[in-house]
Amino acid sequence: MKTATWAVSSLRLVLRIAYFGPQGTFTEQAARALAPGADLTPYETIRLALAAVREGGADAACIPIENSVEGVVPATLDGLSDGPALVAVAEAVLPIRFSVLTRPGQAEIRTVASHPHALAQVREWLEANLPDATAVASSSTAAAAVGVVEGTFDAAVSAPVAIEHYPLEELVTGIADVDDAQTRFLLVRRPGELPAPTGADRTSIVAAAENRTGTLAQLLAELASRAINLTRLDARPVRDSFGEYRFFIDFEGHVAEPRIVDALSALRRRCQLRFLGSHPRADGVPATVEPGAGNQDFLDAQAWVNAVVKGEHA
Ligand SMILES: O=C(O)C(=O)C[C@]1(C(=O)O)C=C[C@@H](O)C=C1
Repeated sequence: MKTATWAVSSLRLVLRIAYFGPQGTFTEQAARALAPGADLTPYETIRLALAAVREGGADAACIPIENSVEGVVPATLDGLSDGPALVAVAEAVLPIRFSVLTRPGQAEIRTVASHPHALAQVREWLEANLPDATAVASSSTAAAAVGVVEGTFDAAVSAPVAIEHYPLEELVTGIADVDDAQTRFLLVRRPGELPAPTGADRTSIVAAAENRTGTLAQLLAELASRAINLTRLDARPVRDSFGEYRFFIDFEGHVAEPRIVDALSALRRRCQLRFLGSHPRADGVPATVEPGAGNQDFLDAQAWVNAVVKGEHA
């Protein structure tokens, strides 16, 4: 897992990280892994954690972006595409398994609460083991635990670490409908110096294209024709015009690489873009580069064109 190397250039000795809380969320664990020793402050929603960074109350925010079972976290996509720009500078991927927490001595479980992404990852377990309990959505897995402490719910599907923060009992731990489930988290901050390219990076953009036949295919073709491998593609409604979408595109590579510069310039000519960052991948998987589509190929091609322009070549 890569820690936040950009942080060393900060003048402040201790980084202030806002995270999607309260205490005991998976996101808190990701924040600790990404910024060891940082000063962590929980926020009840992803939107509030991002606002803390935008308003200068925090240096960075740690938020969940996607889960291998349930997909993207819509609040994160909307929070990054609306409002002043923020860029991701680091990511962490955590394995996800849950505990079911209850009040000590709780006999009957009629309600079981959690974040919708967590409920979706234990649906089969709940059907098999707590078939009479009603599943209730809470703002996070740890907020569900708080709700159990307060008597609002009878049980919470939480991160196993939540037991360290709340006076609850573990009914079961290590549950997950899908083995090897994982969630990816981002550390985002206000735009500034980018993390250096490593050869195993991810670049993220939001593309707002005109609603015309073939627009999305044309955008993707700009990446495909440069042999740039996509790692995620999601659409979210623009919200004020029914049937119109923004596309969230993640791909291999770093904006400081010539092949990515070439692709982004081509995309920028076709649509409105928001840059969401280039940062090292948590899994360290190097970018796939096809023959003829490497950075040196782009530099050589540019040098040849420049020479032609100067009359040095024909
Ligand atoms: O509620 C939490 O503990 C979170 O950190 C959020 C979140 C998510 O948004 O997917 C993170 C990991 C798990 O997949 C379930 C919930």
